[in-house]
Amino acid sequence: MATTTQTKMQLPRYEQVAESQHELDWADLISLDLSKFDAPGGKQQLANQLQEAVHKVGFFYITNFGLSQEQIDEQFAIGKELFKLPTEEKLKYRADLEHGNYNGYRPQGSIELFPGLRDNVEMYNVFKYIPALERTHPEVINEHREEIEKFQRHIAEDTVQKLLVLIAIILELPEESLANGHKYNDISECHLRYMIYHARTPEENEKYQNLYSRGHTDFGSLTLLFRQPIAALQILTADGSWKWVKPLPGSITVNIADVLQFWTAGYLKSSIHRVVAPPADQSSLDRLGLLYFLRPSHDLNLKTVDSPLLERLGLKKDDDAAANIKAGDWVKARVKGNLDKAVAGGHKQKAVLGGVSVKYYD
Ligand SMILES: O=C(O)CCC(=O)C(=O)O
Ligand SMILES: [Fe+2]
Repeated sequence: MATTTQTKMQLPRYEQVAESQHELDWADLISLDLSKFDAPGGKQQLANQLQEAVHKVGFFYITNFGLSQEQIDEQFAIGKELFKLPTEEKLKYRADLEHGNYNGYRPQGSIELFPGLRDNVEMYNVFKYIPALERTHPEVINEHREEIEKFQRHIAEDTVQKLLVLIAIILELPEESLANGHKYNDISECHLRYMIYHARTPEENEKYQNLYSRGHTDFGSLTLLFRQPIAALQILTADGSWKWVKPLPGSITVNIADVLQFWTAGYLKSSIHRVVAPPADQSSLDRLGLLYFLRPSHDLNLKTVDSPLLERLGLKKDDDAAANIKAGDWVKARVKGNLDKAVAGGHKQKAVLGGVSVKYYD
C-alpha cells in the first residue's frame, strides 16, 4: 500500500512594502525598550517612562520584544496566503458575529460605514489554541499551527505579561495582579488577527470620505499592532486633531483598550483611533495587517481595581456602572454592536451593556 507523506506548503517570503515618502502629521509617541525589563531597576524605569503615555495618549511603541522580523514576516506571509483563498472557502470559517463571537473569518462588507456603504476589510481571527476555543480553520492555518501557536504564546506569555507588570507598577498594585487575569490557558477572547484592507479607487475614496474604518476604541485590555509600513492608522489627540501613527522599524504599536480604562476609572486611556486611505504613494496598495488583541479572562468583571494611585487621585467611585459587567460579555456586546446599521451623520454614542456606552467618531 502506498503511503503519502504530508508536506507543508512553503510560503513565499513576505516582502514589506516601502514606506511612504509623504511627510505626514505624525503623533508623538514614546518607545519602550523591553530589553531593559530584566535589568536592575529596569521595570521601574520603564514604568516611569510609560506613565504619562498610558494616561494621556493611550498609544506607544515597544521594541526588543523578542520576535524577529523574520518570524513576523512569516505571519504576514500566512495572512497573505489566507486572503487569496476563494470567498466560498473562507466563508466556511465565518465567525458567529451575530452572537458576538470573533473566532474565525469576518468577510468584507460586514460593517456599514455610512448608510449604504460597506467596509473594505477582511479579517481572520485565530483564538488561543486551548480546547474550549478550538475551531476548524483553513488548511493554510492548520499547516502553520505550530508557528502560529508559538507566536501567540510569545506575545501572551512574555510580551504582554511584561506590559501588564509595568501597568501594575504605575497603579501601585502587586506586580502580577493584572497579569494573573490574562493567562494563555484561561478562557478569553484573545486572538491573533490577520487583516486586509482592500485598496479603493480615488473615486471610491472620495465617496467614503477617505474612511477605511471609523473612529473607535478597542474592546479588551491591550492591542498590539505589528509594524505596518502602509500609513493609514490615525489617533484622536487631546486637542481634537487626528494624527498619523508612523510605522517605526522594529516596533510594535500598542494601545490601551476599554477594559483597562474601566479597571482604572478612566486613568488609563482607551484612545479613539481610525483607519483612513493611505497617502498617494501607497493608496493603491492592499494593506495587510497583523495584530494581537489581548482580552482579560472572560469571567472577570469591569469593576475599578483597588489602586492606591486611583484612591489618591479620587478616581474610585461608589457608583461603578461597569462593576457587574463581565469582561467577556462586554467584548461580545461590542463585537455584536459593530454590525449595527450606520446612521446618517454618524454614531456619536452607543449603548453597549448594563447602561454603559461608548463614543464613536465616524
Ligand atoms: O489596521 C490598523 O492599523 C488598526 C486596526 C484597528 O484599529 C482594529 O482592528 O481595531
Ligand atoms: Fe482598533
